[in-house]
Amino acid sequence: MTASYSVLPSPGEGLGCFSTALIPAGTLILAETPLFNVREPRTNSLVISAFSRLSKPQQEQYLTLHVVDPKAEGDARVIDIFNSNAWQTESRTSICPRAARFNHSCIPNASFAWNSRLSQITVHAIVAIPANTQINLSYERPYQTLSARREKLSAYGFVCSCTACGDEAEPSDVRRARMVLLERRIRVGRKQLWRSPMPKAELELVRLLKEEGLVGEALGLAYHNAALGWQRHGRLDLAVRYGLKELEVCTMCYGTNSPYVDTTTAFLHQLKIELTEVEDKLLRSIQL
Ligand SMILES: C[S@@+](CC[C@H](N)C(=O)[O-])C[C@H]1O[C@@H](n2cnc3c(N)ncnc32)[C@H](O)[C@@H]1O
Repeated sequence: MTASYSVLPSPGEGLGCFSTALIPAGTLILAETPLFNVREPRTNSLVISAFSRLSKPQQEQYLTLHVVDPKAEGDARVIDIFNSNAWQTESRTSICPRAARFNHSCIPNASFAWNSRLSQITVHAIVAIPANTQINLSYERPYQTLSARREKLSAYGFVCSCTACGDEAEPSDVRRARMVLLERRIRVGRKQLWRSPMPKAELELVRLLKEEGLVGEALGLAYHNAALGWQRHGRLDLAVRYGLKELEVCTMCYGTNSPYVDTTTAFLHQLKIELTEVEDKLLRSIQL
């Protein structure tokens, strides 16, 4: 894999990752094995003891990472670096020194994932990223209003100035507040076992995510819920259509070798089998 980006200073953000050429959507930008990780729920002593087991050069590499409080020393510095650079990797939290150089945007152009098959983190482009453009990941869940995101991001010691937090803050916040509601409604609705009406909330969420420019993992999950909604409604043709869209987004975010893509492919396969069964039944009833 050739590196398609350089680590350069980014005004007001420390270092950041910038594309050196056009990166098409779905491109694997980085695959990295963690330097170390600790299980969750973690404690400071778990982090300190994992750090102490690293070799001297590895410790030196770790200590070059960004620190929120530059005055922090010794164990406090090790913890500060961990808290501002580590990524959640399923049941553990991992330090990946190269992935730790990506800055945040509430409308990211790349997606971070843990690939358990490779035991590596991956970063994929989720839109076409032009040359000389900063590659951003999202440190936070998308279904949060501006004030909620601001509070969470303050732990990293910065105030985000992406378009969702700046120029477009007002319409964005209206959309995100609605997304919070819809996501909750969908989660409750999924527990219903009976045949349900059209998946209106699921389709509205898909529309809002696209309007907001959130075309990664959250959109994949929204397509999944829309597929489930159409399945419960008895429209398997539409369920298959949304299942296909989910697979497209998942492949772009996680790569073809991800176990998540296997799960999505199996889900789509099941929907197609159900659709074929319904169509066969219909055909037989017409022929009788
Ligand atoms: C994981 S590090 C990212 C790389 C870091 N900029 C560096 O120089 O190594 C996280 C830190 O980067 C900075 N950062 C990340 N995203 C930012 C943003 N959108 N605006 C300002 N600072 C940001 C914050 O200081 C944050 O604590």
